[in-house]
Amino acid sequence: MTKRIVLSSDHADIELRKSIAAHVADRGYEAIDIGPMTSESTHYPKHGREAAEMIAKGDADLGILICGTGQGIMMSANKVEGIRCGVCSDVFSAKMIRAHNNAQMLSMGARVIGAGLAMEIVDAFLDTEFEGGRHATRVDMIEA
Ligand SMILES: O=C(CO)[C@H](O)[C@H](O)COP(=O)(O)O
Repeated sequence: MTKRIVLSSDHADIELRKSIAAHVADRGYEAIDIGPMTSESTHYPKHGREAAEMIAKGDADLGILICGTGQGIMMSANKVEGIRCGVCSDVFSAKMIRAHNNAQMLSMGARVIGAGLAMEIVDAFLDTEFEGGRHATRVDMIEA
């Protein structure tokens, strides 16, 4: 089945989010871009929660979030039960949040990294599978 990727952001860079959504769709995923669609100032907790809840409800498989630093929207997503979201500014961390932490969500800071690196980080996140084993024990501990 085609993996569904939910994308959301605040006003920090909606164009980056739209570019990532197009990139994800080009790669054959179903991109579910839940906005916002204008650059009017908004509140990242709402957008992080909305995207995370879609995953928690089974309406999306993975998620990508953008705010200025990636931090606030990540914190908001992680308040939703069962959601594991990490902020990444490098490719290695993007691989590891999938391989070791089984994160369903990636967050990035549009005021921290450029669009080129953001796309590489997205690819690393999407291309890496959870390794399970000892890491599953630890992820279970987070959930407990
Ligand atoms: O990075 C963020 C949260 O972690 C926000 O994007 C940032 O705080 C928004 O700031 P402003 O309202 O000044 O554009």
